[in-house]
Amino acid sequence: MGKCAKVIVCGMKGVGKTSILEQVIYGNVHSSMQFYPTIEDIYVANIESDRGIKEKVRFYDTAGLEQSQISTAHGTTNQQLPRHYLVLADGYVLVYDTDKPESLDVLISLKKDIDKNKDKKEVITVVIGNKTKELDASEYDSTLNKAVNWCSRERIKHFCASAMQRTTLFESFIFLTSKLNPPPSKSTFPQLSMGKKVLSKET
Ligand SMILES: Nc1nc2c(ncn2[C@@H]2O[C@H](COP(=O)(O)OP(=O)(O)OP(=O)(O)O)[C@@H](O)[C@H]2O)c(=O)[nH]1
Repeated sequence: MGKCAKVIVCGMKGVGKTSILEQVIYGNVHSSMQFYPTIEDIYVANIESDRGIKEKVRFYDTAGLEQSQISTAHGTTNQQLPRHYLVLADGYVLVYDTDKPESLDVLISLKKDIDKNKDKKEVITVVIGNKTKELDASEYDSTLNKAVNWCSRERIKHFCASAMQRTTLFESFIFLTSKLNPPPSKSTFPQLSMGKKVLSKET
């Protein structure tokens, strides 16, 4: 059986996590649809990587986080995912709403918590800014700019998409799938020869 990478989809409440997953996997979401708040759902998708190989990915759609301000000793905010996700995650899709600056703040503290707890395991993270409203560039610019700058400092890839437009989601999910399934590295051992070795007899 092939490897199935596990990806946690998380972010603030109501930013469009379920809509994004339903849209990218089934393509059945439109703006008049209402989703109930998620407790937890699991989706298994076959996604073609940029090498043209279909890879299986298991997505965990998580309950949206409240925008809570928990003060720590260092005066920072602290967003916490249920701990079992941190153990099983091979990757994360962090979602914010470009129209809600506070949803980006939630991601910033969430990422700190993920980094603190990921141990030495390498995880692949992407950020999706969900454009829930068609705004003037200037209206969502500051949140979007802040997100892009934060992502470049954190060395994570930022994508701007809309849960209502399926094709805008493909790039992020193909990128994630490709990173989760890198090409096998070349062996450092010398190639084993299949030919017969002819030993010359010592005379
Ligand atoms: N117009 C528009 N509405 C959206 C978009 N994305 C999500 N919505 C709506 O926003 C509401 C919440 O979306 P969900 O996908 O349930 O958000 P969620 O992050 O999974 O929510 P929780 O599970 O409560 O955390 C739904 O009514 C969606 O139809 C979008 O890009 N455009």
